[in-house]
Amino acid sequence: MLKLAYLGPEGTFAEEALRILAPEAERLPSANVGAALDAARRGEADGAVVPLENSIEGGIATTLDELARSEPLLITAELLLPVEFSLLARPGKEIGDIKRVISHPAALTQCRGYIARELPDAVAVSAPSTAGAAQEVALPGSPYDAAIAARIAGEHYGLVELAGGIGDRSDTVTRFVRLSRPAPPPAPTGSDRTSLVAFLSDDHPGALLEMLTEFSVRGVNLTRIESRPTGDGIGRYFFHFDFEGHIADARVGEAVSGLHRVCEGVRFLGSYPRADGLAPQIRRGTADADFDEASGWLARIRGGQV
Ligand SMILES: O=C(O)C(=O)Cc1ccccc1
Repeated sequence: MLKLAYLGPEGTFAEEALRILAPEAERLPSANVGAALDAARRGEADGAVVPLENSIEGGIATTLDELARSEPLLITAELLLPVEFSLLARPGKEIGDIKRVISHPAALTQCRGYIARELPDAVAVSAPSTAGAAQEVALPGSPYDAAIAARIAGEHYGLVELAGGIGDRSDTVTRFVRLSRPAPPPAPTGSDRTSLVAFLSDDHPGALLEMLTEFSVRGVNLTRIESRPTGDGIGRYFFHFDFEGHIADARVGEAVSGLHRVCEGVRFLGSYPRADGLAPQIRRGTADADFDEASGWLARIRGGQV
């Protein structure tokens, strides 16, 4: 039976994402994003489901850095999950009692306005996951008074909901990805996204523009670009790119090989169906047929047919 690791414990948004992405899979909860990915790498699970970015805070740094630096894994699917946060405490507590609140950093950021307004004196502490925070608060003698997590996590760990819908925006969406060990990507669907990480060869004027040009001249539309520090000092960065299309598409393949030529290194992170089902607008001269026709023409002129 297919087994997938996820950011646990039970009751995380990652679990909700996994249940939608692979309802039939056996679920292996992991203590944090790194542990879920390691379970997939080591073969304890067939893959993993982890959050990649959300619509307020942007990229989930641990996921982005793990995918860029640790043993390679491939993204095979994505899911956009609307998330809603609740303030959860042990029975008997009231909002006025909350002095220490705990949650995943992405949840704390997305509830920043609520915390500032309703819990101005509370200290906010990070946990590896929202449900992990709820589990911690439920422990007798826990130093934390409340957790921010999904309502269902509160039900699971015997907490009461002091407030619901406490996110600063009601339309927050988190993008989750399913990963597997390296393998050929899923077949193109016509509505696909490709992800990769590119490392600069050296720091020089226009280095980022050189990378962007590889996409631009082939009509490849970017959907996300994010810089992350390499860890080698202030001012040293690598870049995450998401873009429309599949590695099997000529324009995408050409852009990715172009990047490989101008960068120190490129790590392919996968081509997979887009959750929103949108199809790319193919610009004039960048369809597969155009690339085929052009390489046929080049072969002919090289063969002397001018
Ligand atoms: O901690 C969780 O439940 C997660 O799945 C990570 C997360 C945290 C906050 C918003 C979306 C996802």
